[in-house]
Amino acid sequence: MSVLDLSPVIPVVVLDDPDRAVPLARALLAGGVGVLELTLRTPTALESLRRIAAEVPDVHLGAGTCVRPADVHAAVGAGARFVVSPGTTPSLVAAARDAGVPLLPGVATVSEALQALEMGVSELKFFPAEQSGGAAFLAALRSPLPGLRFCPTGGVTAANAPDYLALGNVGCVGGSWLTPDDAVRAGDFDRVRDLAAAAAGLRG
Ligand SMILES: O=C(O)C(=O)C[C@H](O)[C@H](O)COP(=O)(O)O
Repeated sequence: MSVLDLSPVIPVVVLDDPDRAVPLARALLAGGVGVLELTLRTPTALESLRRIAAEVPDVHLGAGTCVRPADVHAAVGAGARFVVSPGTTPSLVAAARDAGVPLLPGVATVSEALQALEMGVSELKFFPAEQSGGAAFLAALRSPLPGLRFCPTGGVTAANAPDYLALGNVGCVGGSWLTPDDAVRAGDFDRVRDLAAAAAGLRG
């Protein structure tokens, strides 16, 4: 199954403390969200990936902020089953193919989308979504580029997610709102579970 079809929302997670990783993944799962993208933005991100992969195998685990081929290999070595990048380069596409995992590479323009298509990638992250034209931009791509599907991410919230999810070329959206910093720091995983439950119900 495509990464875009796992859940209406892919939670984008920035985690400082690996001790929070497993309870956070379990809270998302308890809320009905069986996928998460853990960003490689913190020094302990690979450790958090390893713990989630080992202890919460039911969650479809991905790694975000992969900006170099080495990030892709490190993330997959730590247990990531898909990788996400804010942009699209031939070396990232090649690294994901070598590693045998799907890559959701970011694009923000029509030319970038066409370049991705030339590299054989037709499922893309639209990033940064709100700043790059939002749902209206993606709606305009539908007829000239019918073969492309998107996961808009960047500025997507519970309030504007339905506008994206209503589009025929959007598989899911990505966003950080399911795992607010203050809730994660306080260990308030009931709040994460409730936000996940609301997100899981956005379409379906
Ligand atoms: O880390 C990456 O690879 C990124 O591309 C950035 C994230 O997708 C955004 O940071 C989403 O964050 P929100 O806008 O708060 O939902």
